[in-house]
Amino acid sequence: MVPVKLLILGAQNTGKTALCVRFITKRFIGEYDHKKEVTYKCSRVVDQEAVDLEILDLTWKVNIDFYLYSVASLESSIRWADGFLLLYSITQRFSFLEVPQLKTLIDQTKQNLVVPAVLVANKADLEIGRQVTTDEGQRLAKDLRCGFRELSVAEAVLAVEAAVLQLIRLVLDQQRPLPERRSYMLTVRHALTRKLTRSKTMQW
Ligand SMILES: Nc1nc2c(ncn2[C@@H]2O[C@H](COP(=O)(O)OP(=O)(O)OP(=O)(O)O)[C@@H](O)[C@H]2O)c(=O)[nH]1
Repeated sequence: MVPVKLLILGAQNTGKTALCVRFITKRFIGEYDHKKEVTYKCSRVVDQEAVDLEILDLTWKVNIDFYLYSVASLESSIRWADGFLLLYSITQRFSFLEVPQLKTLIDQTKQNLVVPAVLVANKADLEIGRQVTTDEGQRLAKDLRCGFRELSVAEAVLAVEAAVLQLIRLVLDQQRPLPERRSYMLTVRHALTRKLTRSKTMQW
C-alpha cells in the first residue's frame, strides 16, 4: 500500500466537506457538522497501485484573513500533506481570489519545485449565480501550476472522483524516481522544444 495524504483547502462554504463525503461515500449530503476536523480514510487502486488514502478537512475557516488564524497549525497540516485540493465556488468570487494566497503559503511551506495540486471550481450547477468564468479558473490553474476541474459536487459524482484521482496521480508521479516522472519528462521536453526553436530561429 502506498500512503497518500491530501489536504483540502478553500474559503468557507465552497463545498470542501461535501466533496470529501461525496468521494468517500458517493453521496451528496446537504449540510454538515463543521465543528470537528476530520481525516477521511479509504483505499483505492489507482493505475494498478494500491493506495492508502487520507484526506484532511480542517475545522477552522480559511478566509481572506486566514493569517489571523493559526498559520503555524496550517503550515503543519501543509507539511503533513503530499497533495492539495484547492477549492473555490464559481458563485463566490472572493473564494476564487483567496486561492493564490493559499497556493503561495503551500509553496513557501513545501519548498518543492513541483507541488501536486488541483484547483477545483465547485458549484457548476449554479450557473445563474456564476461570478467566476471557466476561462478565469483555467488561467489561474496555469499560473499556479495546478490541475484544473470545474464541477458540481452536488450533481457529478464521477467528476469528483476524477478530480481526486488526478491529484493522487500527481502525488504518485512525484514519488517516482526523477527520470521516471511525467512532470520531469515534460520539463525536459519543454526545455528541448525551446532550445530547438531558438536554434532554428538563429539559423534562419
Ligand atoms: N448547489 C450546490 N451546493 C453545494 C455544492 N457543494 C456544496 N454545496 C453546498 O454548499 C454548502 C457548503 O458546503 P460544505 O461542504 O459545508 O462547505 P465547506 O467548504 O466544507 O464549508 P466550511 O467548513 O464552513 O468552510 C452546503 O450547503 C452544501 O450543501 C454544489 O456543488 N452545488
